[in-house]
Amino acid sequence: MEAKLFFQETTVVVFVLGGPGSGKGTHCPKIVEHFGFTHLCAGDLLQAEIESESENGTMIHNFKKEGKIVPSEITVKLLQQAMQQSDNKRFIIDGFPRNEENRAAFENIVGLESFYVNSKSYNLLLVKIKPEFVLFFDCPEEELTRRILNRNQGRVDDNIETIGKRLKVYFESTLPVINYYNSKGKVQKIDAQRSVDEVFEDVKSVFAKFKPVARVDSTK
Ligand SMILES: Nc1ncnc2c1ncn2[C@@H]1O[C@H](COP(=O)(O)OP(=O)(O)OP(=O)(O)O)[C@@H](O)[C@H]1O
Ligand SMILES: Nc1ccn([C@@H]2O[C@H](COP(=O)(O)O)[C@@H](O)[C@H]2O)c(=O)n1
Repeated sequence: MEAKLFFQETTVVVFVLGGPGSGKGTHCPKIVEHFGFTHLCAGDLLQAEIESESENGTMIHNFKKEGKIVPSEITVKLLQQAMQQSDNKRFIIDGFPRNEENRAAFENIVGLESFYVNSKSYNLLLVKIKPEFVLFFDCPEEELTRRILNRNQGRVDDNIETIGKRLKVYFESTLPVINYYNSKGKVQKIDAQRSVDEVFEDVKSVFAKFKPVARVDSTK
């Protein structure tokens, strides 16, 4: 019976892309709250590797300081582990895929997932995961720079020198990925230059097909 339920549930992945400072990290927690997705932020997973002083930590730190994209095998492995550890089947993957290599590496994953029947664990070979759609926060360069310089969270890459490098990587490597998904009709573009509330109204419309999560009214 449990196995039957498992087969009925399919993994939904939404990629969240946009320039550095476009509002991905601001809006993902709101999507989690309203639509019950699990938020996986590639940048945060990489930062956790730095902080846990894992074998790749120093290398990742150096890539981040230079605004460069970390080799895909590392990032995809972290995402895959996080997905496998989650009970949820709905994921928003924030800040990924940042380049063609990221995209190809993720789309080549053949998910080996576990399920349980009578407390016994079985592995099931899944088909390759394709994103449901790509949520794209579109924001002009001057606004991105202004927001990052005001962010003030002590990030090693939030300085004028690294911002220039990150923007270059964004325009040269990430926009082509967005264009690729656009050519497949998978991009939901949001004008991210407006206020957070206005932007989130549009985000909500894009996610409307996913049943909203019941929310407790704390004022009652
Ligand atoms: N619509 C908005 N209007 C004004 N400020 C915003 C808006 N959205 C986000 N911000 C602010 O801009 C800064 C960057 O936002 P956020 O961290 O969400 O961007 P991001 O896309 O996740 O960036 P990164 O890719 O660098 O992690 C934050 O300080 C955030 O509060
Ligand atoms: N797919 C990714 C995502 C991020 N990085 C590295 O982390 C830095 C910060 O990412 P944010 O999403 O928080 O802006 C980014 O500049 C890269 O160095 C990555 O390599 N691959």
